[in-house]
This record gives sequence, C-alpha cells and structure tokens, in this order.
Amino acid sequence: MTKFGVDAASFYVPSLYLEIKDLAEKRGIEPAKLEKGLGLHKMALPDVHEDAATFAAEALLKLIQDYNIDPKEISRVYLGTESALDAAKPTATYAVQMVEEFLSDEFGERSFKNCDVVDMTFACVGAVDALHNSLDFVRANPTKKAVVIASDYAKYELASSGEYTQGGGAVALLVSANPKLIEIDNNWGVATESVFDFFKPRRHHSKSELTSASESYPDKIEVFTDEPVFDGQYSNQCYQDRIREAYQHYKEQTFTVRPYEDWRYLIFHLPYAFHGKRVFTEIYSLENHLDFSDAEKQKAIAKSEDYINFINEKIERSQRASSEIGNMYTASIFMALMSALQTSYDENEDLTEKEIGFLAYGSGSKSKVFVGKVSPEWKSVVKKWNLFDSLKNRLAIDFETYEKLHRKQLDFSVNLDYKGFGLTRVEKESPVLKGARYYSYQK
Ligand SMILES: CC(C)(COP(=O)([O-])OP(=O)([O-])OC[C@H]1O[C@@H](n2cnc3c(N)ncnc32)[C@H](O)[C@@H]1OP(=O)([O-])[O-])[C@@H](O)C(=O)NCCC(=O)NCCSC(=O)C[C@@](C)(O)CC(=O)[O-]
Repeated sequence: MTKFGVDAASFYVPSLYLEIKDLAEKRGIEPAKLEKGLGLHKMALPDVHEDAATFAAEALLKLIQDYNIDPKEISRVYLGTESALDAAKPTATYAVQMVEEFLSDEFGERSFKNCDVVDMTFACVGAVDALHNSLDFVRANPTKKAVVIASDYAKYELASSGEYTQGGGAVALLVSANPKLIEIDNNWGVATESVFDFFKPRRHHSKSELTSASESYPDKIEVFTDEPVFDGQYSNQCYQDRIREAYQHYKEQTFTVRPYEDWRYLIFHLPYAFHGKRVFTEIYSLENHLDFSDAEKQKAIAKSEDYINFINEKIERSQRASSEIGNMYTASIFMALMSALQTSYDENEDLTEKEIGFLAYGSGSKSKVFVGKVSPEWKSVVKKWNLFDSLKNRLAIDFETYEKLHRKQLDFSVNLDYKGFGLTRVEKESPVLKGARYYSYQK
C-alpha cells in the first residue's frame, strides 16, 4: 500500500534574539522562573526587514534548494499562519513571489504559475490543518506534491505576561507519496470548542492613538495591532481540555489502549518549551488510573519518578529548540519534531519505523492528535538541518534595541549585513496600491 507523509523539511529562524535573562532582569522577574519553570533561554525576533512572508520565503527556498525540488512539480503551497499581512491577499502569495523571482534564472519566470496557493488560519493549529488538507490531496493524487509552510511572529504587549513567550520563524514541509522523513497515518483525533482564550480581534487605530507608532507610519492609514487579547492560565486550561478530548477521539477511532506508550516521541505545540510536559499530566493520570482530583495530587504526579523518566525519554528532546527560539505559533509543533529528530540523529539513534505521536493545539480552540511512522531514509533528510549549530550563529540584541524593534521605532535593519529576503517598501501614496508590500533579496 502506498504511504503518504512528509518527504523533506526545512526551517528558518530569524538572526536576532534576546536573552531571556535580560528580559527577566528588566521586568523584575526571577530568571529561574523563566529558565527552570518554563524552559525559556532565548527569544527569536524579526529584524526590521522581516515578517511572516520573508520567514516563509526563506523556509520555502531552503526546502527547494536543499532537496533539489523543481518548483514546477509543486501543485500546492498551503501556508498556516496567524500573522497574515493582509486580510485578503494571502501571505503565501508574497512568499511564492519572492522565491519565484529568486529562482527565475534557473527555472524561468513564474515557476509557480500553475500552483494552488492559499493561507489557512486557526491560531497555532493552522499549519496542521494545512498538512491534514495537503495529505488528503496527495492521497487522492499520489503523483502530486504539496508544500506546507508554517510561518509566524509571536508578539505580545510589552511587559505583559505573554512577553516572555514571544518568538518567531517558519518551517516548510514537502508532502508526498513514499515520504523519506515520516509517514502520517490517516486517523485524526479532533476536538473543537469556540472559546476566547487567545484571539486577535481587528483593532484599528489611527496614528495619533498609537503612542508607539514610528514616523514611518503614514498619517491616514489605519494600523491594526498584531498583539493578542489573551488569558494565560485559561489558555493553558483550554489547551489541556482540547488535547484530552482529541486524544480520546483518536483512541476511539483507532481502538487503541494507551497509544502514547508506543510513541517514541510525543510532539506538542509548544508555546514555551515546558508546556507539553506540564499539560500531559492529565492524560497520563487518566491512562494510569492516578488520582488527579486536586492541585496537590497533580503536583505529586508531575514530580514523580515515573513521570520524570517518561518526560526524559519521550518529550525532553523535542523541547530543546523551543528553549532557544520561543513560540513560533503554527511552526512550533514542527520545530518540536525537528528538535527531537535532530537530537536522535546527533546521538546516532535508529528511529526507523518508530511511531511519533502529535498533539496539536490552536487557541480559539481546536486540537488534532495524529501519528506518524519514521521512514527508513529519515537520516538523509535530517542531515541537511544542522539545527542546533545554526541556532548558534545568531546575533544577540540588547534590551533597548528589543524594545525599539517591538515598538516599530527603527527605520533600518539591526543586522545590516543580513543575507536573504527583506521588505524594502510599503506603498504609501498611490491610491490604488496603498499598503502594497515590496520585497527583494539581499546577497
Ligand atoms: C504561559 C503563561 C500562561 C505562563 O504564565 P505564568 O503565570 O508566567 O507562569 P506559571 O505560573 O503558569 O508557571 C510558572 C512555572 O515556573 C515555576 N517557577 C516559578 N518560580 C520559579 C523558580 N524560582 N525556579 C524554578 N521554577 C519556578 C512555577 O512553579 C511554575 O511551574 P509548575 O510548577 O507549575 O510547572 C504566560 O506566559 C502566558 O500567558 N503566555 C501567553 C499565552 C500562552 O502561551 N498560553 C499557553 C497555552 S495556549 C497556546 O498554546 C496557544 C498559543 C498561545 O500558542 C496561541 C495560538 O494558538 O495561536
């Protein structure tokens, strides 16, 4: 029987970061809370020229170059994002255009001319929806290939309790028949409930209302903020409730008992590194008939030797990249997968045929639980990543620069020597092009 899944994967993490201990110091938070309590070390930040479209373009270009893909063979580019740049024109169109122009010498003009391109939005689960949809597409059309991109900038208000869970970047996946990285099984546990745990209502402001507006904002264009309205502890509860329900739904469909025991890794959407291990205690307790009825008993389970051993074996490796990057919203779950696979690769572990369980979550809210099986050729895909080495080649910025970047008060890139895609101009004058974004590639 033909298998379907992820054939190749690539990532992009912006070159700037802030040390979490610097943020902790300035905000009067004990660094140990963020480092040892939530697992945070560094927070990736977009430079002035970067946004969700440049992140996506970088990841897509890397995918094409690292795995020698002919863009004309890609039938779909489905982009999961909650950092869309426009309410009508998909961010995917910007990303595809940048890559198309970059590759025009090699593949001619408009190499994505016949490609189906769209954005999908459901908070952090939007790219899993894009993957689900793209898998359905290749199952129905086994000779075709699709690309899924997850691209986001997780931004919260300065000095809010979400501030230390910021981050950003993108992951691109090639979805096809006979995948070299991981085969995805077609059983999906799903749970949905409409809630207000985290959301981004359109809040239009004129320039005069925005204390943080830079001079570069035009007076007459209304700007809408990209910072969410959220309730942190309630969002944790919604996440825990949805993954429990989706896991239960997965079990009902697959007639499995304690499926997590067969999973080599449990891969979560990670809004911060330690989130997965903090919320899985409930499912773990239910599966092992442990008393989870009050906070004290829940703490005892989290601190038990059995649970700690379980985390060290099945979750810890997936957290490592998140500690260095922060929340990547839609891309976080795929980065957690890359983190685990890269670590197994570096440790020379053989993962062939091992099962991996995914527990995805998007605020608003929805969870999807599904399972993959690592392909025999997985190492040939992972060997291109050098994930942890590449994270060492970034530029630390100081707190003052961070605040200016956040407030959009800088007119020039912090990393002037950057190589790659960048926003060069937003049209401000022309009535028929006002707001149009123009990008170029800096060599
Ligand atoms: C994530 C929260 C809620 C954290 O909120 P918080 O109030 O900063 O932290 P906390 O109290 O929940 O946890 C602190 C932990 O640090 C420990 N601690 C304390 N002090 C020390 C010390 N000295 N040494 C060592 N450890 C220490 C403390 O004990 C505790 O660990 P625990 O024992 O409970 O495991 C907050 O930052 C926030 O609201 N973030 C934004 C929203 C969010 O990320 N929600 C997560 C779930 S929803 C989701 O994942 C979806 C999302 C957000 O990605 C969006 C989307 O779908 O689009």
